[in-house]
Amino acid sequence: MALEHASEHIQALLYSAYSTNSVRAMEQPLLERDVPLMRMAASATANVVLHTLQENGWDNERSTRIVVLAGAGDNGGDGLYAGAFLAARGYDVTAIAVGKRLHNGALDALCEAGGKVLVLDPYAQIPGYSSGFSAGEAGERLQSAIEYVRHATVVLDAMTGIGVTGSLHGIAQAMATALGRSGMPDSGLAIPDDQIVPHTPITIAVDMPSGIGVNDGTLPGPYIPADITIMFGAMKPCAMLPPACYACGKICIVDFDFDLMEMEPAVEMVTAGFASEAIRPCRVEDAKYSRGVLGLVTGSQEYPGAAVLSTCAAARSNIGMVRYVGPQRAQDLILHKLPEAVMGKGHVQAWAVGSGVPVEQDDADMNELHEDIQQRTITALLQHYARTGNEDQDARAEAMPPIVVDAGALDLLPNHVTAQVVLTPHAGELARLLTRLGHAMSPEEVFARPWHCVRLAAQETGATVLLKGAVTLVAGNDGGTLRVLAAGRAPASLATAGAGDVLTGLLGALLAQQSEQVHADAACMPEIAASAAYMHGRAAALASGSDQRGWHRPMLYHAHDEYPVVETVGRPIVAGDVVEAIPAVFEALQ
Ligand SMILES: NC(=O)C1=CN([C@@H]2O[C@H](COP(=O)(O)OP(=O)(O)OC[C@H]3O[C@@H](n4cnc5c(N)ncnc54)[C@H](O)[C@@H]3O)[C@@H](O)[C@H]2O)[C@@H](O)CC1
Ligand SMILES: Nc1ncnc2c1ncn2[C@@H]1O[C@H](COP(=O)(O)OP(=O)(O)O)[C@@H](O)[C@H]1O
Repeated sequence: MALEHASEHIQALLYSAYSTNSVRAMEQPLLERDVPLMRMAASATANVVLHTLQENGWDNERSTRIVVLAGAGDNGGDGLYAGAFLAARGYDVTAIAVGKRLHNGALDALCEAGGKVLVLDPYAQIPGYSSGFSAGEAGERLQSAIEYVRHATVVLDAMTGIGVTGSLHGIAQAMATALGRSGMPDSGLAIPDDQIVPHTPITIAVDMPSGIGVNDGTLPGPYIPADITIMFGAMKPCAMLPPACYACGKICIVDFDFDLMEMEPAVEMVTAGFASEAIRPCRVEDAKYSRGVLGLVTGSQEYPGAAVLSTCAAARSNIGMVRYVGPQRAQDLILHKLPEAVMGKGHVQAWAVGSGVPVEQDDADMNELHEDIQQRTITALLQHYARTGNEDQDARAEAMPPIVVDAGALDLLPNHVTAQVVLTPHAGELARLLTRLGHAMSPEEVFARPWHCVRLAAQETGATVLLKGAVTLVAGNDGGTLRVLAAGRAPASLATAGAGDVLTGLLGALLAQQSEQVHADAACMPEIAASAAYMHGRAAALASGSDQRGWHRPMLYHAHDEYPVVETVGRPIVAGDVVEAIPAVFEALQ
């Protein structure tokens, strides 16, 4: 039992992220017992710095310049104590005070160990350091501090911690503007680790990089991207949510033995074990109908390839049969590739609609498109999922089979639907959907605030919403609360035409094989959707032979653990290669 608990605790450390309120609640009992959390954080930070220096062969203490960007809060205290530890080992350590105060005990420790302090704020009240200097001198101090940091070996970013909301201001903002980035991130080249050119300074963030949105994963203003982020006690949502997760670099978790099992995570990253739950194992007495039948209304005259990709992906995803409804040209192409497919309507356990179906046009073509038989079929089907407030109608809607709604079908979705519906937009399609629902949004805004947008769409429509990306986010109802799951298993080479159509088929097939579970409790929809995204990403990794992923698990400090290594980014792929790799993923997960 104890072992099981320990392994669940480690799983939660590595794959769950907790809001700052939850972290504070978990911290409280330890603080009440006088557990020296700050000392523990500082000692871990110093050891990570030492390890990084050793790894890079920078073992000359005197010529190694370590800078601590120290804020006024506890986070600054962690950084200063870590600086004290390193100064005592003979390193050249300078703390740059960006606020009006410094943690007193930590400042004393740093000074006693031989560390230096540079104060930037003329209104600072830091014992032993004069302030009240002129605005001109403040500007000069800031400039020389920025130059000093640029020539450092290691920068410990301890300016702000989890208490900060919104964008940085004052001197911290000026530092981040000069040393970091603003706006959208550069997630870095998807290349093997041994091709990454070493650089200085190496930036190590204490608990979180300054300037990023800790709970919502946004980049609200200037921020300092980290090469390594040391997170204490638990991962925060910014470690998993794009775009902020790209600013965290490699993540190292320091276990404080928080009671993680008692707390609801804010975001959960899908693992192999989690995804395997979505697979229905074959039973001895199975018939093709009991294994699940998926109906697809995908493809069009314009995009018949999407019909082929979605249908072939579904057929390889552990179900008994696929039924296809669509234009003759698409039928011919499907049968050529997949003679097992059955054409025309019939009984199904789940539906997948919309991939390769053109979107509604705002111009004169609209009438013509309304005539499109695919769109009419999808519109009629989706009406059965509408929530109207009428009890009988809603009960009938809840009895419908689960359905995946992708691409062109998103435009045909009723505003309020039942929980059996899962939407699979990319950022462009989600922006379009939210705009139609009265929340005007551009694709760029969705990229900048994916966590907000995916939750908003789930709240507004009542559906589970899967927002595709390097880290795919899923939001859906879980017994009255909104649950957010993430899947970051895909290599960037999955960003190729038709990959989304493959996901539609794979997800539809998982829903068909789990339709009984969905009928018993539709709260499993987000789990199945996120599992599909994981399996889709893993199939792409297999097809391309790539170790690269949208998200890599953190390293556990002091557990003889190491950061995951990207040895190869593999071969380029087409969406059809992902289809071929799907059965091997089922084999690996079962
Ligand atoms: N072989 C085929 O038959 C293929 C069919 N496809 C189908 O083609 C239709 C149209 O596809 P698209 O939506 O890519 O059409 P577009 O490429 O026309 O994109 C529509 C809008 O969304 C934006 N957008 C596209 N991809 C985005 C992303 N990943 N993130 C943010 N914004 C994005 C674009 O800038 C554009 O404004 C869909 O029905 C799709 O299923 C595609 O999957 C490609 C392959
Ligand atoms: N940078 C990336 N890294 C990993 N996967 C990605 C990346 N960008 C996109 N993807 C994945 O590629 C797929 C693209 O789907 P979509 O945008 O619908 O394309 P299409 O419409 O051409 O099929 C999604 O599953 C998405 O999660």
